[in-house]
Amino acid sequence: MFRTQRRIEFRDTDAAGIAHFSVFFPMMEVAEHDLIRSLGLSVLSEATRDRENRGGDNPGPQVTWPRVAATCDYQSVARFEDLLNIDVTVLKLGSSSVQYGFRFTRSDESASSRGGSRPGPLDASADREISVATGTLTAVCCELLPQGVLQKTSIPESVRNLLAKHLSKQTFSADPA
Ligand SMILES: CC(C)(COP(=O)(O)OP(=O)(O)OC[C@H]1O[C@@H](n2cnc3c(N)ncnc32)[C@H](O)[C@@H]1OP(=O)(O)O)[C@@H](O)C(=O)NCCC(=O)NCCSC(=O)c1cc(O)c2ccccc2c1O
Repeated sequence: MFRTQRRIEFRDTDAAGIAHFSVFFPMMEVAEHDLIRSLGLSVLSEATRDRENRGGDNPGPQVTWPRVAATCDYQSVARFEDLLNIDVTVLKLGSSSVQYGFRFTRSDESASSRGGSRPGPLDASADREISVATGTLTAVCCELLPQGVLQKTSIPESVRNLLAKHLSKQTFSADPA
């Protein structure tokens, strides 16, 4: 299981003072990018970056990963300054597609930083994690053809093998675990 963290910023909150539902999508995207970098891969393939930097003179295949589906279910609120844990797994590795699963949690400690007393070292609640949201993103491995046309292609074997390390059967449903 890969874990990264994001803090809820002031701009992420709505008039009710809670994190807006939409902010979970960019957080999932960034968490996925963190996972990809942790595997030693680039979020944007070298060939794609070269083409953008050098005006299209790179002959290699331009591989990119557009998203075809995104879901999120919300179990409890997150507020300004809450530090969220984001667990990322690979739920499904298809021929061209990869579905990532995300679980957002916060600890009771983040709640105490809003004014309550900090939990002591023997306080069991310090380790307790509260489920905030669960979600999925599905990306498809594509070649970027001239004029920006996307054409699905098989996930390269080297990438598949790295992503397979994070395959998990864990379900990411709306039901609190
Ligand atoms: C991407 C497409 C060109 C694919 O079209 P095609 O017709 O070839 O697709 P298929 O129907 O055959 O499906 C291929 C593959 O995907 C699975 N799949 C399709 N739809 C879904 C779905 N709704 N839910 C789950 N899975 C789905 C299907 O089962 C197949 O799986 P296999 O494994 O069996 O092959 C075409 O769909 C297209 O052009 N879509 C629009 C894409 C788009 O504009 N997306 C939004 C912007 S992309 C983006 O935001 C983005 C974000 C990033 O963070 C990136 C990071 C790095 C690189 C790129 C990024 C990026 O583009």
